[in-house]
Amino acid sequence: MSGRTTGLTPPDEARPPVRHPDAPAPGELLGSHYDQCFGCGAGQPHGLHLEARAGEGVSVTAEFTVQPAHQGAPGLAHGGVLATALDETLGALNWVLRVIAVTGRLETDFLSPVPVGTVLHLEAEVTAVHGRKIYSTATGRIGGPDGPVAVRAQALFIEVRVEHFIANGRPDEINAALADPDQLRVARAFEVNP
Ligand SMILES: CCCCCCCCCCCCCCCC(=O)SCCNC(=O)CCNC(=O)[C@H](O)C(C)(C)COP(=O)(O)OP(=O)(O)OC[C@H]1O[C@@H](n2cnc3c(N)ncnc32)[C@H](O)[C@@H]1OP(=O)(O)O
Repeated sequence: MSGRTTGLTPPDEARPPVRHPDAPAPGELLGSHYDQCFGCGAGQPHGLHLEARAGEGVSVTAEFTVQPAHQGAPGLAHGGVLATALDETLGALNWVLRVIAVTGRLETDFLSPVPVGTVLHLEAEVTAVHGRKIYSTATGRIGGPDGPVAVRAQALFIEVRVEHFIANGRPDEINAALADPDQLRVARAFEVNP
């Protein structure tokens, strides 16, 4: 690792993000990057089941409904769950850039409580790219897509290769993923050659 900084401000040499020419069209449902993902996996019974769509430029939108299982205080969403929803939405930007990137740093502001049953309307966009570093922001609104911002985040994602998962993931799940044609299709959508 060279000269790590905890800053979320892009350096002067950073460039604007570029939407990949083969990115899904604005409005298109992105689907899940992994069926068992806690954020977006349809096969994950304990998960958030967040659904994201491509936006204009290098952006995405998503919706997540707070369930009783997501409580921290009585009737209110747990802050960690809301941070997960922001993280997952930011991760969905991978589809628009067509890279695989993981969260390096995530800074979250909680502006107002989010009751159970609320639909959280999320938006995320990449603001700058510098080498493997992807700078991004996200908001979560309540009461509708134009409602007040309840949570927001700034993030730094770091581009990785598929070897990152193969080297670090538990072998059972990695081998199952490598044997799954749907999972390989997703990896190809990120322009990865596993
Ligand atoms: C077979 C299966 C197929 C599967 C195909 C599909 C999979 C599709 C998965 C998508 C998933 C998304 C899901 C949601 C988002 C998560 O939840 S991702 C999960 C949570 N995140 C993690 O687990 C990441 C854990 N951390 C790491 O593995 C390593 O620290 C990283 C992030 C890969 C970086 O390590 P590294 O590659 O050795 O890079 P390193 O040289 O340390 O850093 C590179 C640069 O970033 C900077 N940097 C790194 N970390 C930080 C930091 N925390 N703060 C500030 N700067 C930092 C460094 O300073 C350096 O800057 P420069 O010197 O280049 O200016």
